[in-house]
Amino acid sequence: MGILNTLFGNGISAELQETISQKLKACTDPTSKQDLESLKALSALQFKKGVLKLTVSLPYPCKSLWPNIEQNIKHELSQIDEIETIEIEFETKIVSHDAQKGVSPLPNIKNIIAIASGKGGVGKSTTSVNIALALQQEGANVGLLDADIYGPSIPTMLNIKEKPLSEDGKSMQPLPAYGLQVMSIGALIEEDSPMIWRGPIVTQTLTQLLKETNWSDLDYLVIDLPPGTGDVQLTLSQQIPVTGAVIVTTPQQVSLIDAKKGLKMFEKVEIPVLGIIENMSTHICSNCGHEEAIFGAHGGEEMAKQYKVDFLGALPLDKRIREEADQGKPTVTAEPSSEIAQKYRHMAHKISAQIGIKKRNYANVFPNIVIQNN
Ligand SMILES: Nc1ncnc2c1ncn2[C@@H]1O[C@H](COP(=O)(O)OP(=O)(O)OP(=O)(O)O)[C@@H](O)[C@H]1O
Repeated sequence: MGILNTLFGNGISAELQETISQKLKACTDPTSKQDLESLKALSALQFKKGVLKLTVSLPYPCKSLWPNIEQNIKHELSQIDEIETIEIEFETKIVSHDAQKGVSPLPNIKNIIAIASGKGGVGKSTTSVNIALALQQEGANVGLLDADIYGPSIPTMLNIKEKPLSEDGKSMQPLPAYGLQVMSIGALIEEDSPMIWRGPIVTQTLTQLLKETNWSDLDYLVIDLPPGTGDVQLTLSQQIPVTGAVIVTTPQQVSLIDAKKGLKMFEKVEIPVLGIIENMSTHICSNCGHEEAIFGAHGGEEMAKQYKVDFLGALPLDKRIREEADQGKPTVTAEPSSEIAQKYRHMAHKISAQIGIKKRNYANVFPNIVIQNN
């Protein structure tokens, strides 16, 4: 009967346990498609005088999916005669998962998601910001690091005007924006000053930004990487404990060629690619509503198939995405119930659910054991 067996209190017959267990097998998580028992998402189960109490702890943030899951569980369990009332509580339980071999996890950051693109200007920063906001809205504690050192645009997109404070002169407080903890090289320099840096300095600065920011108990840190697949990205990928990478591309060939190089780079450094996002997939005319694939159709989707990674979804080329990012209030926050925000949330679910079912990392759970020979 599996894990359910250990969750039941006393006074419940073996047959009823078996019936409940069978019914719960039909209740799946809509993102990972795994049943809740296999997902180890059932953390408390009690049955007393016709009342069944159940706690569902999901390993990824998905508050907007809870009503559907609840309805599904109630539908299944209400078919059992002995059960008169069903009480369900939900919680989000995000733990740290394995990063690439040989790189230790950072304190206060459970999981790092790197967002990369081969080419510049494909919408990587816009996607990073909206995905980070979607993860946060869905119940996670999220940080965002703008590592796009040559064109830091995240302070503009999140309307961050102030500079980070340092209480001890050594480390910096992250900047708050719509519930996110944010750090960006853009918050440290003047908006119009050019960044003419060489590789080693860039890498050093980024590692510093990451390690000297006082992140507070992050479930996810989303890193908006600089575009390209050069030495900088490679070094970063080897020094920072990345749980998984997401590749943003537009559907046209010139962008896809570089996106493929990015994917290969992550494979080389053993960072799992969580999937591909196709941005500016089609253009919908704001006058007549006509949809046109100006950059070609399904390029990202086909690339995902070719490399056997998840296709996380497609976003249209839509004026609102640009306008809202420029105004410092990205779409997920500006229009949370819009179809576009829903697409970003769906991508955030897919990314975080994949992380949620990965192998757990126990490095920050167990204390260091030191054997002293006195
Ligand atoms: N789906 C979209 N629809 C409309 N505009 C978009 C979309 N995605 C991004 N943009 C706009 O395209 C421009 C470039 O986007 P963004 O800065 O996110 O790209 P990037 O890949 O991070 O660029 P860089 O390589 O310079 O860092 C921005 O003005 C942004 O608002």
